[in-house]
Amino acid sequence: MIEVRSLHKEFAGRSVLRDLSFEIPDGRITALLGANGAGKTTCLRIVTGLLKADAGQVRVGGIDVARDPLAVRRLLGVVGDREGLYERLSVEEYLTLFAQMQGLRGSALSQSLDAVRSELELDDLWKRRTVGFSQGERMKVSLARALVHRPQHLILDEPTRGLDVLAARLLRRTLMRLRDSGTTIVFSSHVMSEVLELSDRVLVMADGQLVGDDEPRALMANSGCDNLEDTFVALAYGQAESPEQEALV
Ligand SMILES: Nc1ncnc2c1ncn2[C@@H]1O[C@H](COP(=O)(O)OP(=O)(O)OP(=O)(O)O)[C@@H](O)[C@H]1O
Repeated sequence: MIEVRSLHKEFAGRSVLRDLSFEIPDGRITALLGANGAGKTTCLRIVTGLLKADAGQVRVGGIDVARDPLAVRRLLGVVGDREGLYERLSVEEYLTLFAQMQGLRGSALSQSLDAVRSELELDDLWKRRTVGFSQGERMKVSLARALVHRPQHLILDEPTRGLDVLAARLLRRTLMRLRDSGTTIVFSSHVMSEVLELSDRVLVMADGQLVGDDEPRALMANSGCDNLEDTFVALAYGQAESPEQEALV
């Protein structure tokens, strides 16, 4: 489980996260939605320990991220907003390096590498250096890096950006298989069809705050909309616009 409690974050005196709290339950896929600039990436960076919150607490598998970021890193697989590849290394060398950093050695190491190679269909890329890789190829390798140590929790920031139809389908199937085997998954997205297909729960952020948290169909029913896009627009933009509208009255 991932627990986020009362997070606050400012950049240059501007509040980007404001008293943000939610839980990501185990063995479920949770989607994190919000307009551009709502604070999704900032929130995910704090959860992964890449950024410090000004106030509040994050626990991953019961461990406080601020107190023991390295222990939390072992429980997490992360696909960030940048792929973070090392272009001089081949896919095999790159994944071996990250698997070793997670403590894998010997037969456990080779089994893990074989598993991600076949799961993510990396045979054709395996011996190639990642320099010049297409967006979809980069994303696949980034996902393989996140999965190579079989983490309990997987965090993905817009994972299907730039993927073609088959690559996006492979990613969705991989996430569903991982969820079915008990992995806790949270991903951010702007693609409502994929959110509806994948997610058991949806969190909606607006202006650094949580404005929706429910199963997708319950969110739609509660907002009186018959599709997720209208529901999202009502929650994310309705909430963000109201203070300005009030000010105009
Ligand atoms: N390092 C930083 N310095 C200053 N401002 C930042 C920094 N990182 C993020 N911000 C600002 O914080 C706000 C939230 O950004 P964030 O990237 O978390 O949004 P997001 O919901 O992920 O947006 P998108 O959907 O566009 O990726 C934005 O206004 C952004 O400009």
